[in-house]
This record gives sequence, C-alpha cells and structure tokens, in this order.
Amino acid sequence: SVEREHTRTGMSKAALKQDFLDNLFYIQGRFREVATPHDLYMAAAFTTRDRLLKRWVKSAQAFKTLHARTLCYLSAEFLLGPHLANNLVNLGIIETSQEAGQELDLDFEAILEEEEEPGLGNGGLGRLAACFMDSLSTCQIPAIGYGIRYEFGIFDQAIEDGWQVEKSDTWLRNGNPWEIPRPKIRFPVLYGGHTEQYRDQNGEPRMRWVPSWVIDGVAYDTPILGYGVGNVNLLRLWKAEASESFDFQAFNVGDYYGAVHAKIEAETISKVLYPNDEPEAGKELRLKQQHFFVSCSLQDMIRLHLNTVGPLDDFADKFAAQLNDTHPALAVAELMRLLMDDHGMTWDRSWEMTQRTFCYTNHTLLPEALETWSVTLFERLLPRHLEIIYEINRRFLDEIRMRFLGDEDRVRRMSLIAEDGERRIRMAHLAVVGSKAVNGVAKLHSELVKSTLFKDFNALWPEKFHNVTNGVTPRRFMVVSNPRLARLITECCGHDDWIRDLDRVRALESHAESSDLQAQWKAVKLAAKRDLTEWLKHVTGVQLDPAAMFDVQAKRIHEYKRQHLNALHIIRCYQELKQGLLKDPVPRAFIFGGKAAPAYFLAKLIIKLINAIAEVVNNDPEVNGFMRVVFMPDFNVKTGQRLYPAADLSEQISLAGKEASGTGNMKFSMNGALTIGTLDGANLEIREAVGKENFFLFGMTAEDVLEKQIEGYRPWDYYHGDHELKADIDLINSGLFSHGDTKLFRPLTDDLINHDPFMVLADYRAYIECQQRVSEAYRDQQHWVRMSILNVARMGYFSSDRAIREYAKNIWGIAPTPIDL
Ligand SMILES: CCc1ccc([C@H](C)CC(=O)N[C@@H]2O[C@H](CO)[C@@H](O)[C@H](O)[C@H]2O)cc1
Repeated sequence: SVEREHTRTGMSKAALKQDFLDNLFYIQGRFREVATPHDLYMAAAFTTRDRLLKRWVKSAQAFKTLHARTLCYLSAEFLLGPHLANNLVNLGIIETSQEAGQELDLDFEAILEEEEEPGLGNGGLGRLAACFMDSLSTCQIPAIGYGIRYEFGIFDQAIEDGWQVEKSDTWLRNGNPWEIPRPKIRFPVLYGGHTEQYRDQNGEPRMRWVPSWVIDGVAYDTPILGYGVGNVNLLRLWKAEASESFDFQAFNVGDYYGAVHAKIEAETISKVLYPNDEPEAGKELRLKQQHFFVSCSLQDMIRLHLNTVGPLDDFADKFAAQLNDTHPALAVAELMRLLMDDHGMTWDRSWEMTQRTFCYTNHTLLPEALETWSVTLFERLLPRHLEIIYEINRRFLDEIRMRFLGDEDRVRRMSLIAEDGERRIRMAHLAVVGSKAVNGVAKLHSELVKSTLFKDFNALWPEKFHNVTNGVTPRRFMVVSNPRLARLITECCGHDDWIRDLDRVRALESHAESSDLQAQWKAVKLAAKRDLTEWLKHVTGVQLDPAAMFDVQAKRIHEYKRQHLNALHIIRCYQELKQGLLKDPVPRAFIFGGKAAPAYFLAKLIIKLINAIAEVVNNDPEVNGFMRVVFMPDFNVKTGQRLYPAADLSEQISLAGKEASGTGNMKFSMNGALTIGTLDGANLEIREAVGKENFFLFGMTAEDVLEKQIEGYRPWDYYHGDHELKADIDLINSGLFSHGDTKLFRPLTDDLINHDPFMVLADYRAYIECQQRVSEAYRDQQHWVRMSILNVARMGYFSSDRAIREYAKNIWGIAPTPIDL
C-alpha cells in the first residue's frame, strides 16, 4: 500500500513520527507511557534503519548488475562509534528528526546517550578504517569492509583512586539494531592437522590440507551510508561458531560439558578484541583470529565473484584488497591456498593474481609493533600456509640472489623468515612481497618507511612505495560532534557543500578578521567548553572554568606520545604559581584522555601520575584559580566527540619519527583548536597547510633524534643541566603527589633519568618555552580566534574523502560508481 510504504521510508517529520511510534509498538512492544529510555532508543534506531535499508538495497542491486570493481578493506579493527546521529546526518534528516522528537516530547540527547559504542578497535588504526568506510561510500567507491565481530570490544575504562581499571565491554548486551545477521553466509575455517599430496582427476600432483579442527564464520552485515549520495557500502564482520554447536552423542552419555565444548572453543575466536596497540608476542588466539577473518573474507570474495562475474580469471580486475597493517597479511598465503587447492589454479597464475590483488598500509615504525609469528606455531596451526610461505620465500630469495649477486646479508635481511634465534615469520615482509603497493600514512612516515623499515625493499621495488596521508571524516568529527560550528560555517560559506567537499571551508579565510564572525566563533567554542565542563563535573567531580584555556591531550597512553612530558609542564606551572613567579597567569584547564594497554605498566603509572597531580593542584587554593587538571575516563569515539569541539589547544607532542601520522591532530584542528606539536607524523603537513604562524612548533626533528641516538643520548645530563627540569622531577620523587610515598613513581622517574627512550628530557626546555609562547598568544583573543578560524579554513586536505580519492586513483585504480538518491 502506498500509504504504508511512505511512513517507513518517508523523510518528512510526519512520516518519522509515525514510524517511530510504529516501531516502538511493533518492535519494542511498548507504548509511549511505559517505554524505557532503551525502548525509545531502539525505536529511533529502527526508524533510521528503515530509511537506510531502502538506500542499501538499491545500492546493492546496482553494484550487482554493474559488476563494479570493488575495494575490500581487510582490518582487524573498525572503531565505528555510535551510529544513530551519524546515520541521521548522512540521511540528511538530523534536523527533521530533532523536530519530530520535540513534537513527541522526546529528549534527543538522552536517546543518543543510550547507544552503546561498538568499540571494535584500539585507536588510530581502527578509527581510520571507520573514517575510510564513511568516505568510500560518500566518494561513491564500491567497497566491502571485512573484519571481526568481537563479542567484547575495547574495555571500558574506569578511574579508581587515580588508577585505570578495565571493565569488560558488553556492547551487544542490549542487542544491535544496526547489523543484519546473515546465517546463510557462513564459511568453514580450517586449523591444525597436516597437509598431504594427491593426484587430481587429470593425474596432476596437488596438495590438500587435512585440518584437525574446523569452525564456521558467520556474516553480520552493517550498512555504511554515504553523505548526500545514494551509495551504501557494506561492513561484513565475522562471528565464529561451531559447525556442530551441540554434540548430542556426548550429551547422551552425560558429558554435558563435552556436548557444548566445540561451541565454546569455536566462539572464543571472535570473543574479544586484543586491547593493545602494540603486539604481544606469540598470542596464539590472535593468530587464530587473523586467519579466521582473512579466510572467511577471501572465501566470500571468491563466492561473490563466482556468483556475479564468473570464472576467477579476472578476480584481480574485480577486486582490490587493502591490508590494514600486517594483521590481515596472512591473506597473501590464504588466497594462494584457495586458488590452488580449492580452485585448481597453478602457482604462477595464483601468484600473479595475488600480487595484483593486495595492497598494504603500514601504520607504525615501532619495532615492537611489527608482527612476527614463530614457525613452530605455524607448523601446528597453519601447516599449509607455512608450506606456501616457504615456497613464496624460496622464489623471492632466488630473485634477490639474481639481482644482488653474492649479497647473502641482504638475503638474510629480506627473507620472510627471521633465522636468528627462534625462526619467525616476518608478516610485514610477507605483506610487502605479496602486494603491488605499499604505503605509509603521512609524508614523513612514508619517507622513513622507505629509508629505514623497508630500505631493502625500496631498493628492489621503488615503484611499489607510496604515501597517502591520513584523513578524518568531517561528517562525524564536525557536523555530528559540533553542530554549532557546522551551522556557523554553512552560514559563512553560504552553502553546506563543504561537508562533502572540505576544501570549500577555505572561504572562511577572508572572514578571519571579521569581528562578527570572531564573536560568533568564540561563542561556539565557549558553548562547547560549557557542555564539556558540565559533563566532566558529572563524571569526574572536577569543576573546570570554561573561560580558561582548554589544553587537551587525548590519545592512547604510550611513552612515545609523551603524556609524561605534558605532566612535567603542568608541574612547572604549579611550581611557578606556588613560587609566585607567574605574573597574571593565563588560566588553563589541562584535560587528558586515553586508555593504556592492560599489561603496559609504565602507561598505567602515567595515568596515576596525572590523577595524582590533579588531586594536589585542584585542591590547592593557591593555584586552583589558575589551573585545573582532569583525566577524562573512557576516551573513545563517543566521549571524543565531546572533547574535539571544546579544545583551545591540541597536544601533539610525540618524539619526532614515532607517530606515523596521528588523526586526533586533524580532528582538533578541524574544530578550531590550535596545535602545539613536534615535526612528527601529519603535524608537519598540518603546519604547512594552516601556516607556520598558526602552529606552535617545538622540539627536535626526526633527523635530530636519529643523530642523538647515534651519538648516544645521556638523559641524566639534561636532568643535572636544567634546574627547573630537576626540580620538577624531584617534586615527583618527593612524594608530594603520592601522599608522601616517594617510591610510587620511581619506575617512571628512574626510567626518565637513566634511559628516556623517547627523549622527554631533551625536548623539555623547548616545550616549556613553547608553552609560554602559547600563553602569551592566548592573551590576545582577537589574534587567537583569527588563528583558530584560519586553522579550520585550511584543513580541507585532511578530509578522509581526499585520502580515499588518492587511494582510488593512485593505488586501487577504482572509479566512482554513482548511485543517485
Ligand atoms: C595488537 C597489535 C597492534 C599493533 C599495532 C597497531 C596499530 C598499528 C597501532 C596504530 O593504531 N597505529 C596508528 O595508526 C594511525 C592510523 O594510521 C596513525 O595515525 C597513528 O600515528 C599510528 O600510531 C594495532 C594493534
């Protein structure tokens, strides 16, 4: 019936209201008066889902008939963030929904707050994958995101007595209205056992894998809408299930545990996300997870190809597959296995196709983050893959020997197998050899990838190496997070096309000195600071002053990101205030956010130090009028959306050469925060774009760091050579921040004075002086706001749309397939 159709997919306020009440009744089985906040959220979610499904089905039909070349993004992490508001913005009905909500007397913010965040990622890498999915749809590139549907995502962080406490993330507890289970899309995943040779029907010698254990992977689909386009792409996440979920024989003999053993064993594979953004050696379950989602995804791609296009010959013409770091690198060996063992292809044909299909992105230079797996673990878990990797390596090393006669040292350095000590498989080498393109995620990082990490590979295949500087989606991190700013930009630009074409915000530049815009700009920032102040008071009890400068550092806690350098500056301010050395100080609120990997002791001690400093500073009447410190618990996409709009100063202070790119730096700058930072990762390109005069730079360059490492770095010389630095560290050791316990922070201060691997002491002085320049600049609000406007106006390049367009053009060779609205 026409009437029926309309309410479920109509975009009018009336249709939304009717559909909301219908869904509340037909799906939640509730009427308005007795509905719980969760019921109201689910009704809103289903009302939104009804409208995106219409687009999704239309899109899927078009892609199917068009056989469009499709990008498959293989990632162990997708840090999606809450769906509701983002989908309403991408459907273009956020305002209409808010009006409909008002007329139904709904508290829109409370409904949004109800949504559990799907925390299927650790940090930068996982969030980048989510931003890329949003931009792939908006740029109308046909794509499928493949990953794992962890039952438990990244832990929820609570702060108790200043310490991080991990709480398990039960994001699925109340159901997930944004996914559609696909029980019929399931694939067997093999483990263990042995391989054996046999002769196929034409007497050809072939290999087969006889596994000792098989589980099933089942698909769960989440539609990913584009903004202002008809295109909807697919995020397909795999859940592990036992092929036989109940063993009746065991049950009949009373072995009840045995009856469900297989089910429990299988489900552990997709049970939980590994909470570290640095690998923990040899975690067998982690390798099982990687093989699990890679095998399901490649089997699904082959099924889609056979069903829509036909024989596999042009598989690499129809699919490009991006390896998001080395976590899915097994795909190189798994595609070889599937093409040869299951589809009877020759080695050479399979290898040609494999190398033409895969592309690999490196996200970190940290040696401890480069995954290697022991050969013995592979022998036990993935014997067929080991055989294939050995053969890939044999042929690859032959090529090296041909090219670099007699250079056995080069052969040893480039081999897929590390022979020193326990034999281990270098997953990064497998990814580079098995891919047609390798890229870093920022200009400096991509140069360092070529000159250090993959120096030998760059010498062999210079044409393989690219750079694609990261980006972030302006939909979530401007329009959804900061609607006041979005409205002001639209008003100033006279259109909202900037949301899909961020270069258009450059129009703000010419208004940067207009007192009218400046006044509105300040009002928008102050309103966001008030919202954050109120919320932080609610969750931490700490009262901030919205008029103070909000100085924010929010990212995973890691020594290379140097949250402890930030803490030393706070202690410096405290000391100078206590000693009355600061004339008319600029009030500051120091705001931190970030999770530490549960096993990372020093990172957890840094969180404790920040909270310990906060306790002393915030309760000291001599200073708390000028400075406050707060650690915001549970930094994730949802809480991040409160932080980015409220920041005045964005801390991007990693040791040069360590942060591959950073993406938080882009989100803060796009919301009008000025950056204090080093020449690291994408900071360089942000500084180039916004103008050197609109960026607070300090510290050593990556070259300086390399030089200092070569000449030998002696942190104690800085400790003894700078009396303020010594005073700040000694104050920590004095026990002032630890109720007199002089030992609590010793592990941290001893490491700083004796090792300091990330050269905190070497950059201390420059950092302190730069912070003084920041305070001076903040006094001149007119100048500060002008810089803030120019920062936003010149951030167009850092949209993930630009990054995706570069990948599509320079690496994937995929043209947009427009689906009209
Ligand atoms: C558990 C193993 C592990 C190891 C490394 C990683 C990632 C590579 C770490 C990561 O998130 N890297 C960050 O990637 C961002 C997106 O490119 C960059 O902006 C950050 O600079 C980089 O640290 C996750 C998990």
